[in-house]
Amino acid sequence: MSAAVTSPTLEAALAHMGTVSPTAAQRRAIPSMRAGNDVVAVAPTGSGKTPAYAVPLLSELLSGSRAPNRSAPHALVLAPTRELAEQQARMRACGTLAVERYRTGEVWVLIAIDVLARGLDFVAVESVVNYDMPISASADVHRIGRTGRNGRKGTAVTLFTREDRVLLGPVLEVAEVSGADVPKWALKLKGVRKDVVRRMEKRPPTRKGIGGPNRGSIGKRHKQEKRLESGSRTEEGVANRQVTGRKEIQRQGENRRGGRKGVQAMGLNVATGFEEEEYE
Ligand SMILES: Nc1ncnc2c1ncn2[C@@H]1O[C@H](COP(=O)(O)OP(=O)(O)OP(=O)(O)O)[C@@H](O)[C@H]1O
Repeated sequence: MSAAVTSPTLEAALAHMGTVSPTAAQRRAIPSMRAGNDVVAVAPTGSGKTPAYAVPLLSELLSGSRAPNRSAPHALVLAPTRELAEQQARMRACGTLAVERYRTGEVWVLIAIDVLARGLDFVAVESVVNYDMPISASADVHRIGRTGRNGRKGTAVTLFTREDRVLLGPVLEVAEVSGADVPKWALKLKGVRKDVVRRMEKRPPTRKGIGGPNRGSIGKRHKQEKRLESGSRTEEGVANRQVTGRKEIQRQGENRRGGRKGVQAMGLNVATGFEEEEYE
């Protein structure tokens, strides 16, 4: 990384972030940008594209070589979607209380909606649970891409009910494209009709609260929390205890750097706990 960084300030900042050697995306993008080329980096989520752009940009700015007019803008950074831009502003404005509690380890589960999830970058997230089905392959990639970041391993669990079967296609497609072992019967479900998706976007299936069967009395809930605290803190455990009656697709693996474009690569796809004939 240091070969591409001309400023000691930037080098110190990168070292502080734990950056030792560049990722594959950075190895290719940084020298090319430093040479003055326009670069479009296409690489899996979590593979370090942000510094691939930011490092050469900041190097250039810090070198002072392009500052004839100090009051003029020197760089323009566009957020990918209006929602993401808004949510980032909102997150900053709110002091990111929940996120901060998660970051510091005070809480160990963070519940996020699509728009929020996309901006989250915690390298150590071990698992992502799709409590509700993602509406598209791209939404799935953005969600499950919160784990397995920067070459680490991660697990993605997708919970679904019979009503969700029309939305299984995109999830299975992501799993298959990334080399996971998708059961044959499930491949038949791949096609998703656009009108059905649109209908489900407008009227998603009604769900019980995330507390599921434990919403009853406070006493019961308290007991369940105690059980979670004392028992295994595995994500499957949480999923099984809190959300009964849901089936799940579980995927494990690592985000292989330089893997298939834009897809979180997963080594294994295990469909557990559901009866195949129900979905045939
Ligand atoms: N060279 C590096 N060494 C160590 N960690 C790195 C390096 N580059 C990036 N990271 C870390 O890896 C994580 C993922 O990087 P980043 O957010 O840039 O990925 P991305 O490709 O932009 O992901 P997305 O497509 O999801 O936005 C971040 O926490 C980042 O700080």
